[in-house]
Amino acid sequence: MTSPPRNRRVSTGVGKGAKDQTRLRIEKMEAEREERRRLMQERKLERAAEEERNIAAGNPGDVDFIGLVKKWRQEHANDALPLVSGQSQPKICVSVRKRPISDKERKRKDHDSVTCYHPAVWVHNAKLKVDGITKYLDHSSFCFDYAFNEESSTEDVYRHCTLPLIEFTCSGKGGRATVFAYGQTGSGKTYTMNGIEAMVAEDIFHLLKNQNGPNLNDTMVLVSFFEIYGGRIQDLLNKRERLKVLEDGKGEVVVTGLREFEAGSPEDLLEYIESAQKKRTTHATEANDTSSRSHAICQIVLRDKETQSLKGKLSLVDLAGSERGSDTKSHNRQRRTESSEINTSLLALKECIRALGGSSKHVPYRASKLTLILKDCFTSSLARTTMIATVSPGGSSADHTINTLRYADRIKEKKMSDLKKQKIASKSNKVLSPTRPGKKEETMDDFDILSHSLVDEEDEFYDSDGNDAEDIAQLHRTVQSLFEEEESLLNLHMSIIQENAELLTEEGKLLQTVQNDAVVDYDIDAYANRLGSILDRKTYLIAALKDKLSSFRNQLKQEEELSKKVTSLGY
Ligand SMILES: Nc1ncnc2c1ncn2[C@@H]1O[C@H](COP(=O)(O)OP(=O)(O)OP(=O)(O)O)[C@@H](O)[C@H]1O
Repeated sequence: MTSPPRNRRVSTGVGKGAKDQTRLRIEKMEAEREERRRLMQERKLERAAEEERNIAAGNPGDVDFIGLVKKWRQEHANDALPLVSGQSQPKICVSVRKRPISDKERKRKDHDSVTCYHPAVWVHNAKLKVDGITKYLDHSSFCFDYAFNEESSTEDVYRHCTLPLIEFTCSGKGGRATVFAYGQTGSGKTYTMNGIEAMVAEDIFHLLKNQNGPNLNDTMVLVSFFEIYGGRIQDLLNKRERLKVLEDGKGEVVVTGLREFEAGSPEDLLEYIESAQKKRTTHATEANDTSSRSHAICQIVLRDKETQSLKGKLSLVDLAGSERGSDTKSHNRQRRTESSEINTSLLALKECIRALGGSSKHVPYRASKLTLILKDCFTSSLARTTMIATVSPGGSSADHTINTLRYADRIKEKKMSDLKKQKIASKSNKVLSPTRPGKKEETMDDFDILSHSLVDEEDEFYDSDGNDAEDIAQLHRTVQSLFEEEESLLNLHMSIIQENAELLTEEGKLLQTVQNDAVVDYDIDAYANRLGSILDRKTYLIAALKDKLSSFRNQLKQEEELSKKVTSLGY
């Protein structure tokens, strides 16, 4: 047997098979790649077609997020409960109204990220996974007395949340009812409140005409309208006259100088309201071209025609936008202090309403002018409150929307019934009442509200940690005292100008006593003494004004430094 030459390659069956298999594998991979390409192309075309459909339907936002929200809504469509009217009105009613997506949001390609399935409100926050490509939604939900979606009318909101308060006010028992509209700027507070005011005007007169209790023969309808802007109270029905709020020895709070007008008909009442609204202080913010930066308070008081005694009082409060100072287009001091004042009063308001509900014993109504003025609405045993929190649907507002819902949620801490909770939680991937990142999860049941200082509240409001919150709280305190100092500086300046004018007149007369042609004999000592005392008084007045000015400047400096510090923290 001869052995094969060493360099001759022997073809074995195994080698040929491996080559075939490799070729097959390559062919399979190519086919798979081809299929993937085809599917990707198909998906791309589908996506483009879906985007076109979305645009045609007025939703030009991110097609993937829109799709995820749509899918979520289909899966949860049965969660919504019908709105039932005629329910017994709770002492505090907290509801949420979502407005339709606006043209401005459409132009920005913002997508609808809020779902109101009464009584729950869901925010679907658009997120990217760590790979930076995969999109997903972070769902948060809250439960309220009522959740109104973009299709709900202002009349729906009014019928469920305000009409019971009008009936309560008109019952003649001296009830105090307050309706607040709260929310991010541009979310629909004024839109909702304007509509409500028109219906209130109609219904008050309708009730007083037709009911058995107090009626138009024995009851006067009086209206006043003022705003609180940057710590100042201004009468919108009396040439923006500056007003003062005082608490007398008996604890009665009076807005001195506020004009009240008697309205004889719904049209009359609305005319007063509309003329006041035109005079509100507004500024442009990123979110709204004419953002209301003041709290507007319309008070309708029913009084006995003979005794003038109070039969009922309704306050309709359109709160200033709750967005942070950083959202304002301008960062000057006035805008900054404005925002700070707004935030302080909103924090105090939340605590005061909670106290009304019995969940908090601390009623910090003196913490802001807004809450001081509304003191009887929080402390009277005959008080009812409705809070309408308005939210924007846009995904870019999701964080603000969560803040608004969290604020409204904390007012009442309403819990979903176990049934509803189960129904929603079983289909969701998020806990109710979300907690802040980095904070231990709080269960509202054991949350000790009494330990909550305003600083804790500010901490939550700003979603920040303790030290930052202390800085923010310090800034708010400085801004508050800045308002007081400003008021007091202006008052002093005014009174000094007046006294100087009187002194000037006296000086003129004094000079005449020695200079007049008719005077031949005069007492130069008396002249010199009197002139001396006038000059002393003038020196004293100038020194007092300079002192006041220097203290005010120090406050301005302090505010500026604190504001820089807080801004550097990213607020
Ligand atoms: N439910 C709604 N339906 C239709 N349009 C709405 C609705 N709510 C608000 N809008 C519109 O959205 C815009 C902003 O609303 P609005 O001025 O009421 O906001 P706001 O919360 O009062 O803002 P700000 O605090 O800045 O005053 C307005 O053009 C208003 O007409």
